[in-house]
Order: sequence, then C-alpha cells, then structure tokens
Amino acid sequence: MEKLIVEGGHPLKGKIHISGAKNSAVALIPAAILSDHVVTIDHLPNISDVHTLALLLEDIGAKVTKQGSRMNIDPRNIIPMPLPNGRVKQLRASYYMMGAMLGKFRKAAIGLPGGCNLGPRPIDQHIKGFEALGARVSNEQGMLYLRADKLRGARIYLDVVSVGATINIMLAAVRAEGRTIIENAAKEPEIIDVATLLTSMGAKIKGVGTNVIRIDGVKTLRSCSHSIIPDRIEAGTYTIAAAAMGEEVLIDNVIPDHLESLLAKLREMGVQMEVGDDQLFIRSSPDLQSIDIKTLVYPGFATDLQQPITALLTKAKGTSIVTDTIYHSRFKHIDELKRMGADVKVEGSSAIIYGKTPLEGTKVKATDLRAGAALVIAGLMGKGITQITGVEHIDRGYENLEEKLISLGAKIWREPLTEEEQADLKTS
Ligand SMILES: CC(=O)N[C@H]1[C@@H](OP(=O)(O)OP(=O)(O)OC[C@H]2O[C@@H](n3ccc(=O)[nH]c3=O)[C@H](O)[C@@H]2O)O[C@H](CO)[C@@H](O)[C@@H]1O
Ligand SMILES: C=C(OP(=O)(O)O)C(=O)O
Repeated sequence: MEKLIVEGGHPLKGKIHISGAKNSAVALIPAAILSDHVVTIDHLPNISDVHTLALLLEDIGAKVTKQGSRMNIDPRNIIPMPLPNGRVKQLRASYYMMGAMLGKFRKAAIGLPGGCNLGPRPIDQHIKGFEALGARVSNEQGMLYLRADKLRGARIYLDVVSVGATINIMLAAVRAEGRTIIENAAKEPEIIDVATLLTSMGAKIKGVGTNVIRIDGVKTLRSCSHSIIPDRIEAGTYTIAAAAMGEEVLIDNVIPDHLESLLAKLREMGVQMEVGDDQLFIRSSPDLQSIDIKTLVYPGFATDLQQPITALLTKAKGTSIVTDTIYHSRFKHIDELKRMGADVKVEGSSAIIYGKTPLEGTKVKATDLRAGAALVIAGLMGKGITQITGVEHIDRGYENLEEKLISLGAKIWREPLTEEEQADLKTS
C-alpha cells in the first residue's frame, strides 16, 4: 500500500490532456455485453474501476483484450453466472451488471455495490424500474436476485433523479419487448454517451439528455466501436487546481458545455480564464472571492466537484457556503482540511468556509475519491509536505494523477506506507 506525498507551494504551468470519463466508462463496459458481437471502446481511462469491471466481465466468460486505451469486449461466450461480493464491492458501477445481465439473460444474481461512502446510497429506483419491466427482485443475504420470464416495456417514473437508475433501466429495456418510457430521467452527459453506444449497437432510444427517455426494445444488438467523452469531473478537478496554483494552465480535451456550472462559479470567484472549443486556459488568479454553491443534478453544480472546490475556497476572501443537496453528508474531507489549517465547519448539509486561511502540509486521509482530489489540491496549495493515505480511492477515478500534475510543475510522488500507517488504516 502506498501514500501520496505532495510538496506544496509550486506554481502550475503547462498543458494537460483529459482522459475518457470514468462515469461513462463504467457503464459502457457492462453495456457492451448486451451485444451479440465484439464491441470496441476507445479512450478508456486507465483507472482501477475500469480494470475491476474488465475482470468482472471475464468472470462471466467474456473475452476482454486491451491495447492502450482501447478495449475489445467479446461477449459471445458469457453465461449468467452469479457475481457475489468481492470485486462487485470494489466499485459503485458494478450495479450496471444488473441491468445488462437482466436485459441479456432475463436473470442476474449480484452482490450489492460498493463505491464511495457518501452516506446512504439506496438503489430502490433501479429495483422499481426492473420490477416495472417484469423482473422479480429479492435480496438474499446481501445478494440481489433478479428473474424475469419476459421483460416488457413499461412507463417508469423515477421518484428521485438518479444517474445510475436511468442508465440501469435503459440497459434492461433495450432488449425488452415493446416501449419503455423513463420519466424524470437524469440528463448527465454520461447517460447520453451510454445511449450513443447502445444506439450504435442498434438500440432504439429517443430523448436522452431530456427528462423523458423512450426506448423501443430490439431482439439483437450488433457490433460497434465507440469513443468515450472526456471526463468532466477530471477536467473540473484540474481546473480547480489551476485556479488554486496555476500561472498558466491549458486543459485540453474538454467539452466546456459540460462544465458550465463550474466555470460560472469560478468566474464569480474571480478566476481568470479563456474558454476554447475543446480547451480551457486558466491564468493566475490571485484575488479570489468567496461564493455560495449548491450541488444539483446536471446541468447544476456537480456533487463530484463539491469536495475539490471546497479546498479552493479556503483561499477565497470571505465566507463561502457549500451545500450538497445530492449527498447530504459528503463532507468527510472537511476534518482533513481542518487538520491542514482550514477554518471550516459543517452544519447540516452545508460546509461553511471562512477564508482566506493558509494551509499547511500534514498527514491526512482520503476517505473517498473526490475527498482524495480535494486533499491533493489542498496539498498543492499548502506549505510544506502533505501525506495522503487512502490512495486506492483516488486510483478508482484519476488516470496518471501524479504524471499529469508533475508535467505542470507540481512536486508529487508515491511512497510505501509505514507499518504504523498500515496498522492505523486497518483499525480505522
Ligand atoms: C458511477 C457513477 O456514475 N457515479 C455517479 C452517480 O452515482 P449514482 O448513480 O449512485 O448516483 P444517483 O444519481 O443515483 O444518486 C443521486 C441521488 O439519488 C439518490 N438515489 C439514487 C438511486 C436510488 O435508487 N435511490 C435514491 O434515493 C441517491 O442517494 C442520491 O442522493 O451519480 C452521482 C450523482 O451525480 C455521482 O456522485 C457519482 O459519481
Ligand atoms: C462518487 C463517485 O463515484 P462512485 O459513484 O463510482 O462511487 C465519484 O466519481 O465521485
């Protein structure tokens, strides 16, 4: 096991390239098994969530080959084997194997998903959707069993706007009989990306990107090749790091529209930037002002950028209030920022940040993926050395994090955990 070491205070300058989107990749890989032929996915990020999903597909008999960022998935020999806890628990998106296997085989047996611990993350809307399509769902000792004699299209109203439920129902519905209508669907760009892959495979889907999606089921799906959209959360993270420490940073391979809510808030803080067709250019922004933020479903401010921007707000003059309306207790990073000298308190589902406070390097723990990103940004801003444990969370979602930051002039590297740190992690 390793920790990240960040020597703070070095300005960032140069160009970095954004990888394919994690939250697309982790849905596209399960979606590929719905085809009866080989599916090729390009620009996959080299992150542990992608590796774990590839292993899950191999567990059920798929042939998965990788050349660089391209993955070929041959699902012709897969069988509906149960997928018990273990790998399934290592990531959130293993829940997409439910929709994909239900669509393909009319049955699935899968352990409950893992992923970032952000407080309660129910999957009742996924189950409501599967049941509406005709599946019987039972939870037996931590395994979900889904069985359907027939999958028939249905009208499904989501009580909560959910990315996962929207995609999972879409996966099950593309091979159901007749028309499925998902109302109050989520509109995130990753949902459009998954629908693009399914449509290339021959699925009939209309309305993605709006809150009503119509799917007409088809009997078979063909081979296709698909290129993933850039990761808006990775792009947002580096944009925030550049706002914190950048002299001149060019962020390449972005879709600026996907980041509009973040860019609007950064402008409000006084961050100097230029927005190109597929690039962002962030200039040195010394006098940052406090702002208030509320996370919302897309196109609102992404909850996945709430933790990184909280670190930046310690550098802004005045009091900022950041409210997470999606995950009310996504604030485990706050105690760690406090250790580094931040003046922050959590009240209900808000973090109140009193700025500006200088940060100082110390030992901190990444409890989840974006908490890790927040602590890396804090480490870049802080004086001296920050040691971050819990790197495995960061590796779930950031490709070549150190290499990218080093190319901008940051001083960041990995070291093995000491015996004491390993023991500490086991007991916490
Ligand atoms: C792999 C992936 O794509 N993960 C993303 C996905 O997670 P995930 O798909 O798990 O998040 P959802 O969009 O489903 O969750 C949104 C909200 O709905 C609630 N909810 C969700 C489903 C359900 O059946 N019942 C229910 O009550 C959740 O507790 C949460 O409060 O969207 C989140 C919200 O943008 C992001 O933070 C995650 O990065
Ligand atoms: C919460 C996240 O991921 P997951 O849903 O995969 O846990 C995230 O990407 O910030």
